Amino acid sequence: MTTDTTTKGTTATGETVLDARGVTMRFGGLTAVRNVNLTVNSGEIVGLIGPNGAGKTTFFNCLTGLYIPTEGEVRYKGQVLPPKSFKVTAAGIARTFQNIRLFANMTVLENVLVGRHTRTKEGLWSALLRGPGFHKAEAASRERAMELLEFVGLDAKAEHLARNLPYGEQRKLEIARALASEPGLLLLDEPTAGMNPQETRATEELVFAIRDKGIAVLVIEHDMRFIFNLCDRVAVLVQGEKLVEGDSATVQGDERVVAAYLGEPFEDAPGKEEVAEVEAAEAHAEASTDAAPGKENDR
Ligand SMILES: Nc1ncnc2c1ncn2[C@@H]1O[C@H](COP(=O)(O)OP(=O)(O)OP(=O)(O)O)[C@@H](O)[C@H]1O
Repeated sequence: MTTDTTTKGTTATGETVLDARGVTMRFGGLTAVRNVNLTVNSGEIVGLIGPNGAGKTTFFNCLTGLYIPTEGEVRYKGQVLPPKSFKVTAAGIARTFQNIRLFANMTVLENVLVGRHTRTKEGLWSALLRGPGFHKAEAASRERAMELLEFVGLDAKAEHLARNLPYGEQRKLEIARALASEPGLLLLDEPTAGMNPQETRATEELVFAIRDKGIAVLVIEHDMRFIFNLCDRVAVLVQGEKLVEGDSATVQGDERVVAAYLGEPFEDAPGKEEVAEVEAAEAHAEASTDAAPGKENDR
C-alpha cells in the first residue's frame, strides 16, 4: 500500500534528523499506526496529513516517547531514542500538543522558563540554596526566554497570565516553550487549529522563521492550504498506513489522496447512464399521470 515518491525540497540540506522505521502502534486489537517509515532532514519542513483517526497523533506520540511503539525504531541524529518523553526532549525533539497544554496560572515568561528545565544544569539544591550559580543560571534562562518571547511576538506580554492570552497567542506561547528546550526538531500538532486566516498566515511565517534558525519541523495539520504552502515534503497517513509521500504538487495531484479525504464512490453507485435512465422513467411516469382521465376531472 505504501508508495514513496519522495522528492527533496529545495531547502533540504541533507543530514537525517529524524529517522522512523517500521513504526507500528497497536492498542489491543486496533492497529493505529502500521509499519510507517518517515525521515525529516535538517532544513526541512515536513507535513503529516490524513483524515480524522488516521493515526497522526499516535505516530507523534511514538516519536516523542509518550508511547513505546509496538514495533519499529525511532532515531534522532542517528541515536535510538529513549522511551521517556523528558529524555526525548533532552535529546533534542520538542513538541506542541493538539490541545494546548500551558500552565494557565503561570505567567507567559514562567511558562517559557519551565520549557528550559532540560537545558539548565542547576539542580534542586542549588535552587533551594539560591547560591551564585543559581542566580547566574536563572538570569541566563530569563534572558533566553525573553529572546524567544520576542521571536514569537509575545515579549510585551511576558508578565501576563497564560490563561488571559487569546487563543492564537496561547498557541504561539506553546511554540516558544517548546523552543526553550533548544530542539533540533520541532513537532507541531495542529498549530493553526481554531485560528483565523490572519493568525494562520502569521503561524506560517513563524514556522518558516523557525526553520531558518536551523530547526527541522514536522507538522500535523488539517488546513491543506497551510500545509501545501509550507512544506518541502508531505506524507499522507490513511488508516494508520503511509499512503503517499512527496512534494506538495505530487501529493495534491494524487487521486488516492483525494479519494482518502472524500471517500471512494460505492462500487455499485449509479453512473451517469443509470441516472439519465431513472430521470427519463420519472418524466414518463409524470406525463402519463397528467394524461390520465381522472386528472382532467380534477381541473
Ligand atoms: N490511547 C489509545 N487507546 C486506544 N485507541 C487509541 C488511543 N489513541 C488513539 N487511538 C485510536 O487510534 C486511532 C488513531 O487515532 P489518532 O488520534 O492518532 O488519529 P489522528 O490522525 O491524529 O486523528 P485526528 O486528525 O482526528 O486528530 C483512532 O482510531 C483512535 O481512536
